[in-house]
Amino acid sequence: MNAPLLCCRGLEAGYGTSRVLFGLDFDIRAGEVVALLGRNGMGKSTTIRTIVGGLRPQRGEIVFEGRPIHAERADAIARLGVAIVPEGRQCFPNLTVHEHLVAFAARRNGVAEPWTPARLYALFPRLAERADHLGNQLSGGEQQMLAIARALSTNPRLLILDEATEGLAPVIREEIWRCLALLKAQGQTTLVVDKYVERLMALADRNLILERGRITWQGSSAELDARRELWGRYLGV
Ligand SMILES: Nc1ncnc2c1ncn2[C@@H]1O[C@H](COP(=O)(O)OP(=O)(O)OP(=O)(O)O)[C@@H](O)[C@H]1O
Repeated sequence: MNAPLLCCRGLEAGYGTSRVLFGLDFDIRAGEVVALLGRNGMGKSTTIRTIVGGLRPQRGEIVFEGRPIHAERADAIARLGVAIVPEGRQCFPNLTVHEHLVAFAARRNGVAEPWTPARLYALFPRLAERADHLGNQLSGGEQQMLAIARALSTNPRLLILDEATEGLAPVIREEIWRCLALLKAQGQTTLVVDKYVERLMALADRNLILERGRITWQGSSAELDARRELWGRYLGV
């Protein structure tokens, strides 16, 4: 089997003197969609922040494509091909949709079919209709689509989504799920945090459950579906 794309070993992280992650061990293989689950405050966003270089781990290592990245800065990690769609979208109010899609674009060696604005507009036709609108003229759903499209424009090897469907109308949420399924079919490796467990399970190959900064369970979506007692105990649903 090929080496994992991302490897976390004994990952410990926190804020100041408070520890949040207590030794996480997990891998993400190329082409996999992995869901990170757990109730509020269990450390999902902290895990993501640590992977993308926003928070320096206190212990442990993160290896991306065979290269240790836990001591790298966020911009260096992004250049290696890790893209995040952050909680809260963070679109630029004074850039147009189209400017968002060209300003961050990056070509990567070995990407057979790089994302271009045309391909991104085909994925999100709503963005094509809004190409000349500024970030602050978009609805919440459009901003979320733009945040995903912007991350894709960097042609990431690993795409990370933190609560991408948070606060969106059900019809828009469905559009985001449909797009994530399309990306999966194209082989996009993805790590997803989301509250909609049922929907997430339909997408994910593997699920990790975080409980107070530790992975208490991991398994396939079929296994998680069959273990409903875990839902009440660890997911609060
Ligand atoms: N910037 C910060 N400074 C201090 N403590 C923080 C900070 N961010 C998060 N925490 C704490 O770290 C713990 C884990 O939070 P984290 O946001 O990683 O959880 P989560 O599983 O993503 O939950 P949520 O779904 O609520 O975002 C919580 O106790 C939280 O209060």
